[in-house]
Amino acid sequence: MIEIKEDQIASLLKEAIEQLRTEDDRRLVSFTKKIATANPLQFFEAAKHIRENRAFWTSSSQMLWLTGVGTAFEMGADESRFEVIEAAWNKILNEAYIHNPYEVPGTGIVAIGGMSFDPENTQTELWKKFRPSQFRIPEFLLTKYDSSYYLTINVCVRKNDHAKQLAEELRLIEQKLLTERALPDHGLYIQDENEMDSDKWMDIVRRATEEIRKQNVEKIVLARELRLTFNRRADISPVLNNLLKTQPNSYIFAYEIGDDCFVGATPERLVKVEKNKLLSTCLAGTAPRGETKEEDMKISEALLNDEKNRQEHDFVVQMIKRGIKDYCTQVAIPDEPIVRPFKNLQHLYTPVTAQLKDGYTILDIVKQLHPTPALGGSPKEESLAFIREHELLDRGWYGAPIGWMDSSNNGEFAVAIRSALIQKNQASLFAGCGVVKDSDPQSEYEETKIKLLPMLTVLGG
Ligand SMILES: C=C(O[C@H]1C=CC=C(C(=O)O)[C@@H]1O)C(=O)O
Repeated sequence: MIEIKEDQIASLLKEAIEQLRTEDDRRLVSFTKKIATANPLQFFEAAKHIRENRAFWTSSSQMLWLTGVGTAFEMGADESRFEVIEAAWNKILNEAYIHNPYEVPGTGIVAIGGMSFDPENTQTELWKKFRPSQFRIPEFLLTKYDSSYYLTINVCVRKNDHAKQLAEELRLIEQKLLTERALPDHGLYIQDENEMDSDKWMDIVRRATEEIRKQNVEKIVLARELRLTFNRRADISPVLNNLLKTQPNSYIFAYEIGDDCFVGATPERLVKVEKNKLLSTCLAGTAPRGETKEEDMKISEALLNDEKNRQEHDFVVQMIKRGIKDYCTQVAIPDEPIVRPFKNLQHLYTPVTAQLKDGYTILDIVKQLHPTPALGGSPKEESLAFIREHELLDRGWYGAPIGWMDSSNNGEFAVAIRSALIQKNQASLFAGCGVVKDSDPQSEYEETKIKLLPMLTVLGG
């Protein structure tokens, strides 16, 4: 393993710059080093006044933490989004200069990003900064994997760049980012709340059950938005800190674009690929937590035996099974779900394991799986058509895949639920629920209320 030394960074940059022919040419140079320690959240906070566009991710097991700062390279797509991103990603990886002596997932060139729930739905002002698909390779990436820390610096060099000067600038920023600092106080309280009239929303649920009874569609997931106004501009790092403290076993994420930041604590993995081993999760079917251990157990047992919830869950299991079968070998799915408790709710849960066949990428699987019936419905096209026509909501990136991928075809995407789009002193929170033929609109409304809680609580609610 060859560690990179400070003076070698300038030579590496120089070598890359000298290869460029025209002033329009650019090339990504990436070097990774192991560092003693760094706090991912403090790194995120330190970046606030240095670079725009921060990103934060921790897996539900907290095995991997990523903090991305700035943008070395951006990939975006409005149409054919999987194909366009895959082509741009391959081009970057083919041309880049990479110095990464570690074979650790989430180090080196890592693209962090996400996409909108439904590119065919009309995009409103609310989500105007978030493209149908967008990924960034951060300029500075802190990776915590298990108990080791790595810093990757990615620079997009141009012909007229001065290698020594660039290396010195990077060194100074690195120093600032790694300086320990206290997180700011939260200090948020809610001044105003706005949401669609509950009766109107329950009417949409009723219409969905009618549509299902007509047998055109089996399950439709309907969501709603809660708009909050705060006493002050919301700082993102204390929100993340509170989510880390209050939402164990969840993916905590943030993706910032200018003044907007999409933040969440989702329990739902879409897919993880590590060294070709694939993991996916079916999570659908919901019940509240009990006040006592006994009550909790009782509710959990009832959930496991509830026909409506089992049906909602099974749509997801069957779809994931179909979605991955041509891309994987050794697919293993238990026959029965288990109940997985989270802070505010419990869900039916079925894990899926498989081996990804050579030649396929994590994006191929995301394309196959999104949206699963946990967020869209079943059948897919019919449920999406209903959502587009009746939901009256721009879901934006809510309910869609969010995650990362590295140059060794490792990566992980979660489904961005239990989330909020924070915009200075305002935020939109989203929550949805699976509607099947016997769904009761009032109970579905209550369920979305509980699903809003994780974000509401950390935002001063
Ligand atoms: C759509 C959401 O949850 C999904 C994930 C788990 C359980 C669900 C349910 O039981 O309805 C939903 O399908 C949400 O939290 O906004």
